[in-house]
Amino acid sequence: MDYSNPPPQRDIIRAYLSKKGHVVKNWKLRLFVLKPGSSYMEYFVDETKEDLRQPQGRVPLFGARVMEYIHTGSGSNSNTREFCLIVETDHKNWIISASSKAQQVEWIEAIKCAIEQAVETDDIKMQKHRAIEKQLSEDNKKRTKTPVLKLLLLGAGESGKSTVVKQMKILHHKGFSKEEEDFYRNLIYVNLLDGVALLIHVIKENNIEVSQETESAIKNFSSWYRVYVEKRKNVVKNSNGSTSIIQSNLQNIDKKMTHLSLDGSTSINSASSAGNGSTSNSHNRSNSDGASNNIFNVQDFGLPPIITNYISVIWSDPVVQSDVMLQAQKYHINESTKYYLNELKRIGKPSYQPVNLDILKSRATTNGVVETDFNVGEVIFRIVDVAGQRGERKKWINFFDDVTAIVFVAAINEYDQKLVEDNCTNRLHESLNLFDQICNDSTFPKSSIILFLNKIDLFREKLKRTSIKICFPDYNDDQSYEKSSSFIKNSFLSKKRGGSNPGMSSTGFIYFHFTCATDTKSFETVFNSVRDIIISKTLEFYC
Ligand SMILES: Nc1nc2c(ncn2[C@@H]2O[C@H](COP(=O)(O)OP(=O)(O)OP(=O)(O)O)[C@@H](O)[C@H]2O)c(=O)[nH]1
Ligand SMILES: [Mg+2]
Repeated sequence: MDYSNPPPQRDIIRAYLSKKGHVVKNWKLRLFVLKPGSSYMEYFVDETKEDLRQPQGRVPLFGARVMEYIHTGSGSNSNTREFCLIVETDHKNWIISASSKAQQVEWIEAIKCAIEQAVETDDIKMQKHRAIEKQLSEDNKKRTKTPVLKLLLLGAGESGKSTVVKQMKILHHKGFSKEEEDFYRNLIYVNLLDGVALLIHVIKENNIEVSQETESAIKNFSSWYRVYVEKRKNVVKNSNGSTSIIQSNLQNIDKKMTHLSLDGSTSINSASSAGNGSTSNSHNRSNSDGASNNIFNVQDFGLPPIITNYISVIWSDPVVQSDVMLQAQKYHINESTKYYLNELKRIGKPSYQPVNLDILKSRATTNGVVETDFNVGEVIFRIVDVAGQRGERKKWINFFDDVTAIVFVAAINEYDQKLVEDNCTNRLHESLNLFDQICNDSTFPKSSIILFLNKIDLFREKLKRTSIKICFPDYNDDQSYEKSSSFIKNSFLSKKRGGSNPGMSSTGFIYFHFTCATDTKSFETVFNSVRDIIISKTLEFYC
């Protein structure tokens, strides 16, 4: 029977039908009444109650579904019922049994018709509202059994906040699901390919001389990359959910590369760019058959071996690893590019699955706010991860309620880098100013602050060539890690005004740790100490 096109309902229909109880699962005969234009189907104990307008119940029809239902019975109530239908709403189902096939069909058709015309009445809204409230109160009851400690991760963009959340997943959430791994594999390809494109941009813009072999690999990679980026944009436009994180990074890449002439002749953003750049272009759009299209579909088919080969040639050039890489910092290259390039052999394999470290190194700007609960022993740590870039900070205020502690993440290796947002402010100065605001501004929560002086691995590396004097002209000590890191730590702690001791605020304390958020072992030690401090402070407060 085809119920897809029910005839329009004209008359009121009424009949005694059996309804299965919601609490006691027995069958009761009820007088069902369906009026044209009504958003409800009502049922009464009998005609007298109908006359008195005292329905036993109402079935809301807005957004409901109706279909035939096979009732086989179960347990003590094993009676099979014939000619059943079911009306499903978001909150409740009604199982009804007719007395014949014809009656079953008639009611299904009539209810379908009424559903199509039903509107969302205030009653229905109220019903939904009550259901949501009930759910919330049940959730709350569950939550109150386990204390929740809310940690708010704050800090400038790219300081490492989301990496902290990834570490929590590894340590307290059984790691990453298959779905997450697939998402990160694609993100890693994006990070790697955009990193190579940026290196090429640096070479071209600064007229850096590279070997003949590198030059040729650059040409071939560039002509492929142009088409790949265009196709990637389309894929991202058509998708949603987690892929949108990649989209936002892609927009950043676009901004950086608006004037990028990968092979010195064509912009990657120009609509006509694909396929007309270099004479050696063997990957242009005219190759539109399925097999050659796969070469651009990195998400599904992985890195094409020929492209891996070009990248490998480019990366093997000593000038690229030294001069180009150093210059690339000015262009805001993702710090993990070097790591991915060194792992190219593994990442380039068709069977590539990311390991935890690959995922920790991946980079995607956080959009909005992400809240995640982690069960840690007897308590739940609710970690709130926010987007750190300037334009996003006004949203932070929405998450200040019930904050147990603020974890402020500062990337201390950024002392010689400029902000992505304006390409002029020193990143470490920006971080210090933000920290100052958080410690002293009354609009921020009055809770303890845990300061993560992060990216110490990159900090150590950078100190070998650049002193922190570039950021702090008053600094007159040597370039040792101990002295330099201690100076930066004190610069942060001294930002707190009004407390007699630096590091101690009038309302809470500032605890600090030097961290490398991509190192799981060291992060575990740091987090355990943070956990102990937070729990003991919280107990102190309640006891
Ligand atoms: N080498 C190294 N890389 C790190 C460290 N911490 C974070 N990173 C990398 O830095 C990049 C940025 O880290 P994220 O965690 O995305 O930064 P974020 O603070 O969440 O940035 P926004 O979401 O833009 O505010 C990623 O590629 C991380 O892998 C660290 O201690 N050492
Ligand atoms: Mg983030």
